[in-house]
Amino acid sequence: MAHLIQDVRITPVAFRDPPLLNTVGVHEPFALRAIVEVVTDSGLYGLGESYGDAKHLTRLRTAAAELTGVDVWHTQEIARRVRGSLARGQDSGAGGHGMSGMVTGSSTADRVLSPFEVACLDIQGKAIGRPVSDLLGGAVRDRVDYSAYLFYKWAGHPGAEPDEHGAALDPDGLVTQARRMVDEYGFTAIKLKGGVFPPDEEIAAVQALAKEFPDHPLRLDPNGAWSVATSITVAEELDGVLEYLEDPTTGIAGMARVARESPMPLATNMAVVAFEHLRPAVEEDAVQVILSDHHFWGGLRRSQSLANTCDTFGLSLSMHSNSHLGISLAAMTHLAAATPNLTYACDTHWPWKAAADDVIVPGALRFEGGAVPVPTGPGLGVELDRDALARLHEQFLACGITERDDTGYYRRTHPDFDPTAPRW
Ligand SMILES: O=C([O-])[C@@H](O)[C@@H](O)[C@H](O)[C@@H](O)C(=O)[O-]
Ligand SMILES: [Mg+2]
Repeated sequence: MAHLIQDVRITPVAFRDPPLLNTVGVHEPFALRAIVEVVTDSGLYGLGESYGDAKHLTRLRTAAAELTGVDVWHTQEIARRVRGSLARGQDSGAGGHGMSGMVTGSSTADRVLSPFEVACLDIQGKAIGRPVSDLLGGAVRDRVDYSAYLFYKWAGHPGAEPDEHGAALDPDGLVTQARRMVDEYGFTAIKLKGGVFPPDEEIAAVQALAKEFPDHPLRLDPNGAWSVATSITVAEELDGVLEYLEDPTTGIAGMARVARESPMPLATNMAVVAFEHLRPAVEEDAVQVILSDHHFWGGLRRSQSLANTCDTFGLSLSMHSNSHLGISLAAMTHLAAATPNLTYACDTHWPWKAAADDVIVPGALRFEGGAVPVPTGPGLGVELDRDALARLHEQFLACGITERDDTGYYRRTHPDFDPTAPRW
């Protein structure tokens, strides 16, 4: 039976975010997302979640206007219409990628397509009474491991009271943060967002974490903040301590130079972010682990194409995250469950979000032993909480943020801050 798209609603929302530091600045008090609802003539609805930056919202709305009448089973046609909408708008593809000042060359069309594809898969699953993981080939694991994602952070936003997480500006602060996160969620792997302090301080922090958590695989990700020479020095210092080093420097050529000397695998969600980057990365042996992310790789099925390509060329697979809500966590979990070679614990910003700040009906997703059990109900297995959606939309309108701008926010208190890479 056909399920024809009758309506597509796009609702920007904002949720509270702590002052998490990264190499381009600090998170603002609110993170933005776009909630996509696809409604069919058969009375079903499907959900997608994406970036909430103004340019991206415009692209989502332009594409959404072209999807009426398409059968949700025809995701190729949806992809064709999304590409057409961008081409007709003569969109340069610049901006709106929700990653602040991070280098990104991901495909605009894939970023726009992703939430519509996820929403269509949600509807397909609901139509036949099967979980999205079944549409992706079936879950090969019934729970998906995530890592504890540590950030250096201020005690609170400037001018506000300290938040419940407290400050983390040195090794002791990070060990305390990790202990709380591991105790609360049961995580069995730990990632530190670096690129904030000089490399020696971050090496000391990783060593402190290794001492406190000897059985937890560790990762460090400075988002390309280091030169090739600095990257090699850090890699040598952390030999035997890190399971992988993520984006020490920028670009495929730079990563290739580091990879030749690095004792541990290099991972990336910055140098290889679109299909066109795979060939040069493989030819130069620049990276050993790709962090997939369905939000910019074009949805769940294109992420599985990425997984197959990685398998073919002997690359390993992990998963990247930005600040996100429950629809994304559900989609990430179905994808990871149905991707056999996604064997690393996935990233998630989830612990940084207040439990009350979400658009899904509570209870569908939970962490047990650092993992999320894969939802088994039809579709994504999560339902929209319309009151919560309205509340987070009001928050979006009131917060005054329309583009993620970690650098601009940091400069309010540190006017001379220069995030140009390499910083060290
Ligand atoms: O949330 C952040 O500040 C992260 O730095 C994020 O923007 C990155 O995209 C990401 O987590 C990463 O792994 O590079
Ligand atoms: Mg990264």
